[in-house]
Amino acid sequence: MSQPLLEATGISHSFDYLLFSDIHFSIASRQSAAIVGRSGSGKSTLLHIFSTFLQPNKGEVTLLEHDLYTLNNEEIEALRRYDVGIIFQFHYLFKGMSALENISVATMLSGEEIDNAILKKLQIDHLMAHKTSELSGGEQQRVSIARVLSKKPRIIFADEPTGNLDKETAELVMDVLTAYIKEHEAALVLVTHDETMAERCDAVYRLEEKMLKEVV
Ligand SMILES: Nc1ncnc2c1ncn2[C@@H]1O[C@H](COP(=O)(O)OP(=O)(O)OP(=O)(O)O)[C@@H](O)[C@H]1O
Repeated sequence: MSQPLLEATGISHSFDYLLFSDIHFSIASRQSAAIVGRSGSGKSTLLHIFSTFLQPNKGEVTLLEHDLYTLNNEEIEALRRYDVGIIFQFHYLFKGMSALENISVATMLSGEEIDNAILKKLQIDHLMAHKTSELSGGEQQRVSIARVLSKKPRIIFADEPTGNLDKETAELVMDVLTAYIKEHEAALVLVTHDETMAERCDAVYRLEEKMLKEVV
């Protein structure tokens, strides 16, 4: 098996109370993993820890060969800009700009070209001239996914990316994400409540009783 893109060891974290402890997780290129679990179990918190946004109380995260929480702000910023793709359920598009301008901001920062094939696959290529405020919620969500994929990340963290999409569009988004990681030797870590989406991943983990267990 190739070197993991992400490896987390002995992760524990508390806010007012202990959320989880001694979590171990790794993912290699071309692989997808879903994290499921009850509301409040700590899935999003774990994703934040894996993806540069939250230093855990205990444990180590190696992301793309960097010992994550020893990096300085500039190094973290570079990882986020070039290599790490973050998709949230609620996208953060610039409302006054067109869909194309929104995607161009990301590609300009990362030095990549806009990938028309991704726009076509997400069925938003005909919407590029529209202001994002004129698009439906599902269209805006797909623009935000295109924006993330266009910068060609090596690993994608997605928190409920299909949460507000109809089933057909959700399947389309999963098709695009799973094809992307195979084509670009990337990896996908997905947090979801949707068992159907979780089952489309190579591995499924459940966060419960403060532990992360692979679901057989
Ligand atoms: N920054 C924070 N400060 C204090 N408590 C927090 C913070 N972030 C999350 N929590 C608490 O940690 C717990 C886990 O939250 P988290 O969002 O990780 O759960 P989740 O499993 O993703 O939930 P859901 O499925 O509802 O999105 C919750 O009780 C939440 O209130």
